[in-house]
Amino acid sequence: MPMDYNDKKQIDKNYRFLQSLKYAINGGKIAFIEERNFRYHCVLGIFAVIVSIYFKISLGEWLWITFAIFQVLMMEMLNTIAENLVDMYTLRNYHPLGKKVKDMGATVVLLSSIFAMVVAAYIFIPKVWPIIQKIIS
Ligand SMILES: Nc1ncnc2c1ncn2[C@@H]1O[C@H](COP(=O)(O)OP(=O)(O)OP(=O)(O)O)[C@@H](O)[C@H]1O
Repeated sequence: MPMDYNDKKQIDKNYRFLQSLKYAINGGKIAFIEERNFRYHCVLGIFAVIVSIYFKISLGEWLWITFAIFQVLMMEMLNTIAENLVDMYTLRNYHPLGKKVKDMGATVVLLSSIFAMVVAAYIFIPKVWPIIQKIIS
């Protein structure tokens, strides 16, 4: 299992903020290294930020785009957590509930991606459409 087991094997509470932050960053690193979809969504998020800067979107539009990007990453992370819990519990053997959990986790990511695409369409189609019209006329 590709995972960092070099860390000291702590199972008690984190009492310092910096310690909690270190583990939170580590979780993100693991998701980025091990989960292809998480990496895709990071790249798409960066692309959305670049396009937003290019079109000089308004503050309100920035709030929607930021929300759309972060909710996709959070749902992707929750899906990964559910997948890992199923694998840990089933030891990668078939279980009907494991199938339910994994398939529903995938649905959560799909719904959050659709939401992000709708937000992007609302914001960018009116900005891109005049450019396309200019090109074809
Ligand atoms: N332990 C299990 N028991 C039953 N069905 C499983 C189990 N593990 C996986 N499956 C089924 O196989 C599908 C693919 O499993 P997998 O763990 O590769 O999920 P995935 O969503 O493709 O993962 P990733 O997001 O990492 O690509 C699941 O959606 C589920 O239908």
